[in-house]
Amino acid sequence: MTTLLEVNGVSVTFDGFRAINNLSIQIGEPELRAVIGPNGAGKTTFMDIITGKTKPDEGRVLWGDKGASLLGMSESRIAQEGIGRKFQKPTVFEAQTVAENLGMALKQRRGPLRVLFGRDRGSEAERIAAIAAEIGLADQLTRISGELSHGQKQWLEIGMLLAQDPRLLLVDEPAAGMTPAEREHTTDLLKRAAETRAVVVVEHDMEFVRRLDCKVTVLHEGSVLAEGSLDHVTRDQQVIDVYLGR
Ligand SMILES: Nc1ncnc2c1ncn2[C@@H]1O[C@H](COP(=O)(O)OP(=O)(O)OP(=O)(O)O)[C@@H](O)[C@H]1O
Repeated sequence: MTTLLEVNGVSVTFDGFRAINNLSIQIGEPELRAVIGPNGAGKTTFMDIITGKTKPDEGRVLWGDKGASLLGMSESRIAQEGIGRKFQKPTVFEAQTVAENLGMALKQRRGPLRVLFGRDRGSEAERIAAIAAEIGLADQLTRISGELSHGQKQWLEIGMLLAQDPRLLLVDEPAAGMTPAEREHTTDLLKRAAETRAVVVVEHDMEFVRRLDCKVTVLHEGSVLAEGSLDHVTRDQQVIDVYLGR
């Protein structure tokens, strides 16, 4: 596993309040990583820094094989670099079918070189079918997306992001509002997606995090409080004090 993203000594201050405080995190490629922590720990701001929405006051954010700085890049340039983000609320085009949503996402995929050299050969219909199978919606291609269940909409949106072939996928609270069966499917989907790319999941649901079975980073007051396996971090007394034992 090589390092794909290196956040180093980053701080962000909002109106004098230090929301991110000398934060350092490395994400590998491929890797599945869970980020947990109490409300206000800085999880959303951490993702905002990576996507370029929030620019830090200090520190470095290095990306890719050459360690390019993300800090000088616009949000759209960062997306072009292959960083996709899934917000908590699904934002699929409700009036379009599942296939049409995936087709639109495929048209937005990154750079021509990827097509020439790469992973996404095959006709558009084949690609749509492959992604639909991957997200468990192969039998729903002609459904109007607005009719899907909440969980299915979330999977469709993850599929739309996968269609753009990200190297890093940021996912915000995917389990929220899902049934237990939907959660299980979502864990499988994210684990599979992380076999070939980096996937960072922010999640409060500890059972869901346990099923992801990956390295966990615990944030608190804008810094890393603990990092390692879920068993390791849940045994950490500081983590128990500020997060688990509340
Ligand atoms: N634009 C902003 N202006 C002022 N303060 C902000 C802004 N964005 C975030 N903060 C503050 O920064 C801190 C970190 O917020 P952030 O949303 O990143 O935490 P979080 O870990 O995502 O929390 P939650 O689990 O509740 O979503 C909080 O104290 C929040 O109030």
